[in-house]
Amino acid sequence: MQTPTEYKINEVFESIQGEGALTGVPSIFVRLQGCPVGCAWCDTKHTWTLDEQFQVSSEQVMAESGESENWFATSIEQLLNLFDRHQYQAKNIILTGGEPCMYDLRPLCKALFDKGYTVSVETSGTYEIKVTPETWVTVSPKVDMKGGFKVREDAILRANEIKHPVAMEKHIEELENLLVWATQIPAPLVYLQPISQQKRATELAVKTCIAKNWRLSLQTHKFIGIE
Ligand SMILES: C[S@@+](CC[C@H](N)C(=O)[O-])C[C@H]1O[C@@H](n2cnc3c(N)ncnc32)[C@H](O)[C@@H]1O
Ligand SMILES: Nc1nc2[nH]cc(C(=O)O)c2c(=O)[nH]1
Ligand code: SF4
Ligand SMILES: [Mg+2]
Repeated sequence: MQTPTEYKINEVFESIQGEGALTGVPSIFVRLQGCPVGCAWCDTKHTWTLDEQFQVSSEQVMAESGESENWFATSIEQLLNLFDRHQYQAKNIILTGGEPCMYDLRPLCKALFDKGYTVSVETSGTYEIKVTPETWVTVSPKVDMKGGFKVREDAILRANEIKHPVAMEKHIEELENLLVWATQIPAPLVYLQPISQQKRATELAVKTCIAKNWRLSLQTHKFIGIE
């Protein structure tokens, strides 16, 4: 018998999309465990490890508050049951991480669409993006990472939106170089997101968005203190 698809999950919670084009959309967040990319400023470093010593039950993960390296393994059916048990109301699912595209997300996206959800994925674009065609794809491109990780050309071409965290001029130059590839029609939306709400990063993002007619993405959930 074929093993059913299994996903490793750091947390599941219901909130409001705080970033990018879908800001404001009530969503169920599914944060997949594992990321080897290593961004110095990553705000979810607790999701990086896939060490089995941190594997616990879904009940334990759901009972935790705050950031934890603990994760649980789940089938799609168990995940849908968990949504029901928690009586989630949101109609949009955000698959994030960690790096969700370390996983083949197609069976999960399909099951979610069949249940009537819309689906978004947040990815660094460093892995092949295995999602269904209806899925909204946000690529937050990572360039020249230690360990050789970098955004793939096919990820830029699949992106519905590109959301680039910025703090320095070099981040703007990186993005300009990447957008040379972005020949798809319609072109992806382009957002700058200040790193860690820093004042200087925000000023740089505002100035550059105006000059280049790009959009500003603030991590609005952090400003209002929600998850
Ligand atoms: C935590 S990542 C998870 C998904 C995927 N690994 C990625 O990088 O897109 C979700 C989003 O948060 C952004 N992000 C992470 N840390 C940030 C920070 N300190 N300030 C601003 N954005 C950040 C990422 O670039 C990405 O757009
Ligand atoms: N409210 C809220 N919106 C988000 N958009 C992307 C997030 C992420 O961590 O991927 C995130 C998150 O963690 N919380
Ligand atoms: S790719 Fe995403 S999860 Fe991984 S380190 Fe970078 S921001 Fe964090
Ligand atoms: Mg976040």
